[in-house]
Amino acid sequence: MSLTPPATPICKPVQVTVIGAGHVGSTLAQRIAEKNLADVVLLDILDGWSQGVALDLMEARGLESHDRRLRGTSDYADTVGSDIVVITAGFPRKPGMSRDDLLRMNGGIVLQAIRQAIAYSPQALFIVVTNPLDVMTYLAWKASGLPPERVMGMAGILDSARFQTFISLELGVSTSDVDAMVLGSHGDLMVPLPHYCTVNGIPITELLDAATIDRLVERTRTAGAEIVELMKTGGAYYAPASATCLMVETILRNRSRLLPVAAYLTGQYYLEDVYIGVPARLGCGGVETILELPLSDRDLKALHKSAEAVRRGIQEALTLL
Ligand SMILES: NC(=O)C1=CN([C@@H]2O[C@H](COP(=O)(O)OP(=O)(O)OC[C@H]3O[C@@H](n4cnc5c(N)ncnc54)[C@H](O)[C@@H]3O)[C@@H](O)[C@H]2O)C=CC1
Ligand SMILES: O=C([O-])CC(=O)C(=O)O
Repeated sequence: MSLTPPATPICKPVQVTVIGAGHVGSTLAQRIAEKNLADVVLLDILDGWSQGVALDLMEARGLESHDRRLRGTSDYADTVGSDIVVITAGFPRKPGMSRDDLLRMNGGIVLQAIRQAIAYSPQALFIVVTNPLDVMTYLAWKASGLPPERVMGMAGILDSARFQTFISLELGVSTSDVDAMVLGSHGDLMVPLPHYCTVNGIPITELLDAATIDRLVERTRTAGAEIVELMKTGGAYYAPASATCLMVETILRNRSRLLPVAAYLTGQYYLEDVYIGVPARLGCGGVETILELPLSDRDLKALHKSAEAVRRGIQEALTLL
């Protein structure tokens, strides 16, 4: 009796391509496979590296109880037919740098990645992770020619998860009792919204004094830099990979979750032709709806200030097209 794998797969498994097999990309590949969400193609320009990472993750399949296939490559032809493409390729910042300092070096990488990936996966949804996030997402969308609901950026889920963590630590309550919301750009001008943060339905403004909330807001704004300063040669990747994986899972399972994502605005919050973090319903069609929360004048002004900074970055990034 012989049992060998079929030469061509009998059905097409769900496939996610992760471009950039560095810290964020390889951790994301691990999360996707171990949550049994999809097969993964890991692509990196470093020949051999992504193949090694994929093989290492495959060898843990039995131990982690999944049968997902992971493949490493440096050839875009191997990504053909992907359902979702995640772009994590690019340089992370070093201590003392802002995310915007990465614009020129990462812009070219993101352009190359989206152009090549789309040629092999024209039906895919695209999630951008590379920094500076909002500007890179706009650039990827512009180069793609796709409807904006199919190109989105990951940042708000991460920023909100950080705020959630800091609130739960401050109050000594379970993180799962805390809901937190952060909008705006993924930078120093992000807009944490304490009025929309609750502990089992109780607004945090009832539980913490203003000075404490201000301190947690400030820590959230600088949370990425806090880790960069500690790690010295790169940035956070475990929580970023978890946040990106949540977007992948929400799309693949068509869960229609309301999550903060970098989405293209067409007049919402009095902003247009810009990508920025807003609450959006995510499903198998990508960004299905953008929710317009009532914001105080102060928060709306902060969101506009955040968008102005993204727009300046977009002007510079468009020169790379
Ligand atoms: N949006 C967010 O919330 C977050 C964004 N980031 C950003 O994600 C990016 C990746 O971060 P890490 O994984 O920590 O960096 P890393 O340096 O560990 O990995 C980057 C990988 O990209 C690869 N790469 C470079 N050029 C490429 C190209 N043209 N094609 C394919 N692969 C290429 C490199 O070989 C490397 O393996 C950075 O820009 C970082 O700032 C990181 C964390 C959170
Ligand atoms: O801070 C960085 O450079 C990486 C990042 O975006 C984050 O961790 O929020």
